[in-house]
Amino acid sequence: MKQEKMLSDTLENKSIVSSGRASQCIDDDCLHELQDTDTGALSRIADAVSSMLDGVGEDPEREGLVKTPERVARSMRFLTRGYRQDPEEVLKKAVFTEAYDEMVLVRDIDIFSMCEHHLLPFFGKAHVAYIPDGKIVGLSKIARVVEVYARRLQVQERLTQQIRDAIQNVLNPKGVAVVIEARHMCMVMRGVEKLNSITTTSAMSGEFLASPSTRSEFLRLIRP
Ligand SMILES: Nc1nc2c(ncn2[C@@H]2O[C@H](COP(=O)(O)OP(=O)(O)OP(=O)(O)O)[C@@H](O)[C@H]2O)c(=O)[nH]1
Ligand SMILES: [Zn+2]
Repeated sequence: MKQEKMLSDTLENKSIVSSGRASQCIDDDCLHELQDTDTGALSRIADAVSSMLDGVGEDPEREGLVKTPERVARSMRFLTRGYRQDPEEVLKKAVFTEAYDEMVLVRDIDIFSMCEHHLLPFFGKAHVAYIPDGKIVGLSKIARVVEVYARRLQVQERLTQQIRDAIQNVLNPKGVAVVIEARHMCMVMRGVEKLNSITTTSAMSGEFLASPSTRSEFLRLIRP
């Protein structure tokens, strides 16, 4: 298959050293995308992109577009790399026993995701809080778990709940609260074309549901 041949040529030209699933590339700026060695998946996406270029009335063979299917394939696999990561495993890497039992809040976590309806980006901020019950988690792991779920095809509501559920399952804390504020490009650059609309979703558990004062404290802390 043509795209498959192009992909394997690229892998050779970029000095990829393959060792099992992971590979190393000498070019730092392309490291993330080129670490993906699933040439079958890459070539299926690339073939679809060629058809898409044809479908929009372009010539997939013209100079500027010749490598586009391969670039889009790598980009798309990068933007959906969360399917190949286990969020609960990510969290479990840094769980510590600690008596702290007040709210822990990581706010303003940047998110970039893609809506499953139009494959267009939505992006914004996530705010994640929990109240420990004997166990805390490394702070970066909260941002990482957000990242794992965001890097899939999503609806904002599910993304919000999945983050809550992963933290709840792994830490079993007294409560978890997640708020996401995002702009959906499918509502901005097409469709209803509302440039300034922002969607807010929330998912809570435990004390954040049971105690209005805990919920208010959280909402006050995430106010801009
Ligand atoms: N609930 C929810 N809807 C979303 C999200 N992302 C995109 N959508 C919506 O998904 C819906 C799909 O509606 P359809 O009528 O099937 O698609 P469409 O004809 O492209 O709709 P328009 O965007 O209104 O032009 C649209 O209303 C989008 O705004 C999301 O994260 N959550
Ligand atoms: Zn959409």
